[in-house]
Amino acid sequence: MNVDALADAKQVARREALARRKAAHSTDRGAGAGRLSELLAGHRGVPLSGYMPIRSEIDPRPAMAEASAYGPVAIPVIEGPGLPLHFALWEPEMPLVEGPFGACIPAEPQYVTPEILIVPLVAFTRAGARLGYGGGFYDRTLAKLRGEGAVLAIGFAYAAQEAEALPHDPNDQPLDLIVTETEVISPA
Ligand SMILES: Nc1nc2c(c(=O)[nH]1)N(C=O)[C@@H](CNc1ccc(C(=O)N[C@@H](CCC(=O)O)C(=O)O)cc1)CN2
Ligand SMILES: Nc1ncnc2c1ncn2[C@@H]1O[C@H](COP(=O)(O)OP(=O)(O)OP(=O)(O)O)[C@@H](O)[C@H]1O
Repeated sequence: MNVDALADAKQVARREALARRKAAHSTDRGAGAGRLSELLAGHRGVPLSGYMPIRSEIDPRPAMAEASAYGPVAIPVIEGPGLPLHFALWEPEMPLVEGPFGACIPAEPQYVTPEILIVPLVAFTRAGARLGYGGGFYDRTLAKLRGEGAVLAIGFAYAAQEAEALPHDPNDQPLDLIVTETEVISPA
């Protein structure tokens, strides 16, 4: 597939998955964060990044709050287009300001390097493929962190965001695990 056709295929997959995510969000009872907490309990004290949910993203904050009692928890900060994300320490109830694209960031960021990343997404496959909003931010960030040491990338999503297959390119970074409100998926 050429570059334009690939970008178009990603846009179509995004649009379809976002419609399913919105429907799942409207009936969400919070079961996903409980499952995420159980998984994270096996990694206590390891520096972790979560995210501040935007739009209809599944909310990881209850699991982040629990993890913050045992070790550092951070949230992503965009440094600029084409750059990897940085991660700033987060605690429940801390003062936040609105960052680029509407995701909140700490008012006074203190940067850390996470070893476990809870990764927001638009669509995923059981094989560990991920589609985001199209900025390439997590792809660049995971490529950099994986070049520096061991990282665990945990996709967090509604089960309805699963796709049979997704258009992919060489820059796409795979997920090591996927947690949904119904299961934990370990890509083969
Ligand atoms: N909660 C949350 N925080 C996050 C992310 C995320 O996906 N979720 N990010 C993960 O990277 C970064 C924000 N990245 C984003 C990049 C693009 C768009 C966005 O809205 N893009 C446009 C169109 C993009 C395109 O050209 O296709 C859009 O969707 O309308 C949103 C967030 C950092 N923080
Ligand atoms: N490691 C990288 N180096 C350079 N460019 C990259 C890298 N990773 C991704 N890109 C570029 O970023 C752009 C967006 O990528 P893609 O559509 O896969 O983003 P996404 O995974 O949906 O978004 P995000 O990771 O921000 O949630 C593409 O043009 C892609 O080639």
